[in-house]
Amino acid sequence: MTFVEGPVTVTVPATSANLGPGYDSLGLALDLRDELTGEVFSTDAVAGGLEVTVEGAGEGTVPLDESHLVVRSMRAAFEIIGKQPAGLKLHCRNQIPHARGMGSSSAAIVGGLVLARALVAGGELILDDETLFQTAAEIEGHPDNVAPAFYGGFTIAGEDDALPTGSRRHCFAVRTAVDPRVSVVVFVPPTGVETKTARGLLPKTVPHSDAAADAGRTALLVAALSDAPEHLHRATRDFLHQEYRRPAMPESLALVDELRADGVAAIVSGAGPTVLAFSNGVESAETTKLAARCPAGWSCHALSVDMDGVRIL
Ligand SMILES: Nc1ncnc2c1ncn2[C@@H]1O[C@H](COP(=O)(O)OP(=O)(O)O)[C@@H](O)[C@H]1O
Ligand SMILES: N[C@@H](CCOP(=O)(O)O)C(=O)O
Repeated sequence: MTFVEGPVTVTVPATSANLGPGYDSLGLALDLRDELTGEVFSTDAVAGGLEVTVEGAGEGTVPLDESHLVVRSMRAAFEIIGKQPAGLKLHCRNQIPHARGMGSSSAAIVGGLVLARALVAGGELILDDETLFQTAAEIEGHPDNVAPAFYGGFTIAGEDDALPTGSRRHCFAVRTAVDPRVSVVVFVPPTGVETKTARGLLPKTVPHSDAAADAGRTALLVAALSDAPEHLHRATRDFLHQEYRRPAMPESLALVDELRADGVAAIVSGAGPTVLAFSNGVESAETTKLAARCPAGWSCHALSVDMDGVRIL
């Protein structure tokens, strides 16, 4: 196997998981992207073998060594392909805010895997799309963000039933239709909550009645997003995670409550604390009205659905 010469750049979208009732299952790619540029060297041209630079989100906070999430993901891809480069340079231009529930970690993982694969001549013959998706889900721990980050659009993902002892867990992802009228407004609070912390707030079991109600809304949400957005408010009612997470993000849940009381299909994006409200076009009057409800100190973005997923530039 041989590495390609010169830098390669990939761009990978933000994602919003759960979308209300679709906990650990539904995900939507959003038109806000990180850009990763990598270059490999077969000699000791890079001091210490690794040079990482970051601008934008995570600048000054993420580590710049082997523990950097993009680097870890690139190493995993090189491992599968069969060879680590002697030297690696990585530059990240990040727009996706970290620990806000907009899939920054999945973007880092999917972007890193795809970048490493693109840095190897014929890399996709060894690390095919299916293996890459499984590897991404394995690193992230749940497949609902990595699926839309990789495939784009609206995805339904999950984990197959346990395989015989010794087998690795196996995830699935299906991309499904999303109505072109659908856009979103995200309200991003100034401080984050790590996904790990927000997952730690969930109970081991939930009442059967909640599970049944949630299943109905999830099914309705797939239909609403595909071609019946008039049902989005009813379809985004969650019974499995948002309320349990309220103590870690009370302002976010208060905003969700206010928006929903006014008929807006609002949810906690991913594990929070960003709030996502569905709208009908980034330039629409509805979007302008929603953006005006951004709390002081928060940032607000009107975003369309990204249909491309990760791309090599
Ligand atoms: N582009 C990135 N580069 C390096 N590390 C990242 C990147 N994106 C995310 N991370 C790591 O993942 C953490 C956030 O992941 P997580 O808690 O899952 O939140 P979310 O994915 O919702 O933004 C960050 O604090 C950082 O440690
Ligand atoms: N299903 C996960 C989604 C986490 O998304 P993130 O963008 O917050 O990492 C969960 O709800 O924990």
